[in-house]
Amino acid sequence: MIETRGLTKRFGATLAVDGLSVTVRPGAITGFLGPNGSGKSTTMRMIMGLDRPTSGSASVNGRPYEKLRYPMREIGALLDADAAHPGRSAYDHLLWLAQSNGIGRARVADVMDLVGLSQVARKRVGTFSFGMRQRLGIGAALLGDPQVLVLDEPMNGLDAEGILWVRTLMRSFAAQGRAVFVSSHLMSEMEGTADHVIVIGQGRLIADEPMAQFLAGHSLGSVHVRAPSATALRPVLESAGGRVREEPDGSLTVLGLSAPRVGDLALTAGVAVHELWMRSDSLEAVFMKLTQASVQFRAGSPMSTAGA
Ligand SMILES: Nc1ncnc2c1ncn2[C@@H]1O[C@H](COP(=O)(O)OP(=O)(O)OP(=O)(O)O)[C@@H](O)[C@H]1O
Repeated sequence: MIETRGLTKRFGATLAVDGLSVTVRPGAITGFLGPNGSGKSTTMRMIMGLDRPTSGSASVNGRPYEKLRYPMREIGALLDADAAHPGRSAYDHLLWLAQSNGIGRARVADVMDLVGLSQVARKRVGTFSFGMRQRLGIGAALLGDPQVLVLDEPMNGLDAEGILWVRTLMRSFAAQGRAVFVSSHLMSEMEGTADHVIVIGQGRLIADEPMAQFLAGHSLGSVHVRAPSATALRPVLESAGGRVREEPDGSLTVLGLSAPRVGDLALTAGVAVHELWMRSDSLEAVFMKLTQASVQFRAGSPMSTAGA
């Protein structure tokens, strides 16, 4: 379990993390989302004792990171894939970390195997691709077989097989009752993987709730309806206050009316309905809506550049 209480970090004039109080619970994957520069990495670094909070605190299993006797046995983290010395072999990198935490050689070999790097264990890290370094970083996080895993953008640089592997790893960790705290900008990945979501913007908490509740609660939602006489149904829905869009496949997307209301209106109008369901917004749509105000770095429109 990770707990932060009023966690705050200031870098000169920049308030990177602003009074963050959250709990990352065991038995779940907690997705940590926020626009670029919103303070996710800084929060994770403070949890791992790598940045000192300006005020507030972070604890791992009830104690600050510095007070953990063998930290890697309690919490493992991937924060920076380039943390390994380029001149060292992958095996030596993990062995060095293992020895600093009283972990035996057998575990190093097991982890090399687990992250799929056994065949290149003796090669220098400097010759690795970004994805291979990312795998090595995840290996380092797993070394101590910890109860808590902190992963900053773990899918970065991984191929399809690697992404599937990380997803499966996180799920099995959570299923074993461990805590997984993972930051990612891959919204569709997080939507399908995270059980809980913590969203920050400019260092401040925006949302902290189960994924399903987050999607349902912040989603405007729309109703999908397919009817053989869509042209007859459309004015009925519009006169009841619905905003209706006809899709290229002939189905209708309705905003402003619930699915039961659409069904009732169709029945009253004597229009047959073949498909009817409520569609929640995607995590990406909800995330964009909630974080609009706190986005610091916004790209210009490619159209305006082309047209200039
Ligand atoms: N060592 C540092 N010195 C000065 N400013 C820093 C330092 N580390 C982070 N910052 C600033 O703190 C803010 C938060 O940065 P952080 O890297 O935590 O954001 P992030 O949410 O992880 O971003 P991204 O999604 O782009 O990785 C940014 O404004 C960043 O420039």
